[in-house]
This record gives sequence, C-alpha cells and structure tokens, in this order.
Amino acid sequence: MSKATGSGEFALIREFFASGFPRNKHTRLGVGDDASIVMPPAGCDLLQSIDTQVADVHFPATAPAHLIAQRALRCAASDLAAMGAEPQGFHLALTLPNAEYEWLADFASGLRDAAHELDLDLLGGDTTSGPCLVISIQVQGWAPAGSALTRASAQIGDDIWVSDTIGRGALALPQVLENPAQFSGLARHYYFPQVQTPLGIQLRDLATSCMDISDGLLQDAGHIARASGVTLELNATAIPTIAERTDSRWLQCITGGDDYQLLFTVPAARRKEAEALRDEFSGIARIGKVIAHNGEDVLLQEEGRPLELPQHNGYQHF
Ligand SMILES: Nc1ncnc2c1ncn2[C@@H]1O[C@H](COP(=O)(O)OP(=O)(O)O)[C@@H](O)[C@H]1O
Ligand SMILES: Cc1ncc(C[n+]2csc(CCOP(=O)(O)OP(=O)(O)O)c2C)c(N)n1
Ligand SMILES: [Mg+2]
Repeated sequence: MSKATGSGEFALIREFFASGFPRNKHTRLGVGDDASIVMPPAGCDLLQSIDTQVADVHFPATAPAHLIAQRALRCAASDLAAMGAEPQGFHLALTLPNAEYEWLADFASGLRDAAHELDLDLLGGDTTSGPCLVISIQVQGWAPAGSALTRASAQIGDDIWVSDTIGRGALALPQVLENPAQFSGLARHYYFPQVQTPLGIQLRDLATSCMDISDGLLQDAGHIARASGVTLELNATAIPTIAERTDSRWLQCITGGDDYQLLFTVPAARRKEAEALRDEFSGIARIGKVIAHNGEDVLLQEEGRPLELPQHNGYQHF
C-alpha cells in the first residue's frame, strides 16, 4: 500500500486536511497554525463538544474509511443539534496505526462530504501514530445568547417527544459487524445517522429540554430526568421503534443506542405547536410525560401498567 506523497506527518496534513472543506465566514484562521481563530457573531453563545470514536468500539476497524469518517463527524455534530446550535466548525484529532495513502484519501473524502452536508469547517487538529485508529472530533457552533437547549429544564407536566424511529442503529449492529462494507438498509443509519440540526434549531423556542440519544433511549432519558430533577414516564406502545413491541428485539431498540435522534420535552399547553412540526419532521412522536420525581428517574408504562425496566438500559463503556 502506498504512503502519503512527500513524507511524514506534515505532508499528510497538507494533502488530506488543508483544503476542500467548507469555509465558514466566521473562521479567521483554520488549519496550519498553532490554534484556529474564530470570531463568533455578536449576541451569540458559543457551544462546544467533543466525542471520541475508537476502532472496534464505535465502528468496525475494517469498515470503509469514508464510512468511518461520515459516522464520526455525524455523531459528533449530533451533540450540537441536540442543543439547537447552528454548526460552525470542528477540530479533528487522528491517531493512526499507519499512514496508507488510499485509506487516508478515502477517509478525507468521506469527511469532506459530511462536512459540506453539515456545514462544518475543518479548523485544525492533531495527527499522531498509535496502536489503533482513534478519531476525536471537537465540534462547535452557536445559538442566540441564552437560547440553547439543555438537559436541565424539563418541567412537570411536559410532553416527551422523540424526533423519529428508535432502534435502527442498534438493529443494524449485527449486520454491520458481519459485513462492515455494506451500507444499505439499516446499516445506512449506522454509518449515516441523520443529524437533526434543523429540528434542534426550531426547538430552541419550543422545547424545555433536549438531548440526542447515543447510548439508548432508556438510559439517556435518565440523563434528562436527573438533570431536571423529575421523572420521565414513557409509554411503551407510543415509542416509534423499528422492531414492533411484540418483536423480541424491541428491548434492544430502546436500550441499544446509536440512534442520534433527539429526545425532547415540550409544555403540554404547546402540544399543537409540536404536532405542527410534523409538516417538516414527519417522524416526530409523543412518547410520554414528565411527572414529579417519584424515586425512579424513568418509568416505562404500557396501557397504564408499569413495565419492569431491564438491568441493562443503555451502552456504558465501563
Ligand atoms: N473526560 C472528561 N472530562 C470532562 N468532562 C467530560 C469527560 N467525559 C465526559 N465529560 C462530560 O460529561 C458529560 C456526559 O458525557 P457524554 O455521555 O459523553 O455526553 P454526550 O453523550 O453528549 O457525548 C458531557 O457534558 C461531557 O462533556
Ligand atoms: C463496532 C461497534 N460495536 C458496538 C457499538 C455500540 N456502541 C458503541 S459506543 C456506543 C454509545 C455511544 O458512544 P459514546 O462514546 O458513549 O458516545 P457519546 O454518548 O459520548 O456521544 C454504542 C451504542 C458500535 N457503535 N459499534
Ligand atoms: Mg460524549
């Protein structure tokens, strides 16, 4: 396999990461110096987040490089969408076991495609050798001061909503592990999770809390509950899942993670406004209500009766 032209780390950065990315008008200085310089618009809050993806933990090491890149940037950008941010740019820290030209060219092409679709300028990064492929992506964007959505202000009486079908990523996983190069059907959702940026921006003026579901609906619902000091009561049959309630894989859907859908709360008095979002976001579904904290962070109900929560309610690294 050929190596990057020229030699070493700097030739590799010049060749693959110095150009071809969307240029955001607020970027004063991007790739090439000790730090990037970005001038946020007046009256906006800067939102920043970082996520790491590790080979054979977050994606199969043998997956095509452009799919690995697409997935890594989309998963990172999802955190901005969850808070209602307008995307601006990202930093990329790459640890590579080797520098194969074809692999890097394919990775950079997937990254550029995703960056253009998501409107994220590559601002800089870091490239090192290491024993396995690790991709860390810091993303940033902004929102009018004070308008960003958080996990912490769900109110008793709010409706609970999800942006679309839950469980696609979880049910894709066995297929993806079996054949990492295939990206049709469910595997498409695994490699190309839909980043809900337009919905997040619209929710700034409607939702009381919001987050993206990366680890599993049940576990992530617990994060809003704890941050807001309330209980989230979910209606099992109202959750739009890719496997039906009677299917043995239903539990995997609500605990498996890799959804990157938004979970959000809206005051019941504004339910009609939330329903009207269906014109643009046809998949949104009302799945429960926020109640006063009653000892449990999350309750799962079916036809008024409580369902026992599984021991394993989402992905945890340790
Ligand atoms: N090593 C760390 N140092 C500081 N903060 C961290 C670290 N790891 C995670 N966090 C913070 O803990 C919170 C939960 O992390 P995580 O579950 O990874 O969030 P997300 O699902 O949004 O990526 C986030 O606010 C994140 O910034
Ligand atoms: C090859 C492979 N095995 C297992 C999984 C399942 N998985 C790994 S990490 C994870 C949760 C999301 O990752 P995390 O690092 O917790 O992301 P964050 O919550 O910080 O956004 C899931 C569902 C996967 N995506 N790919
Ligand atoms: Mg994280």
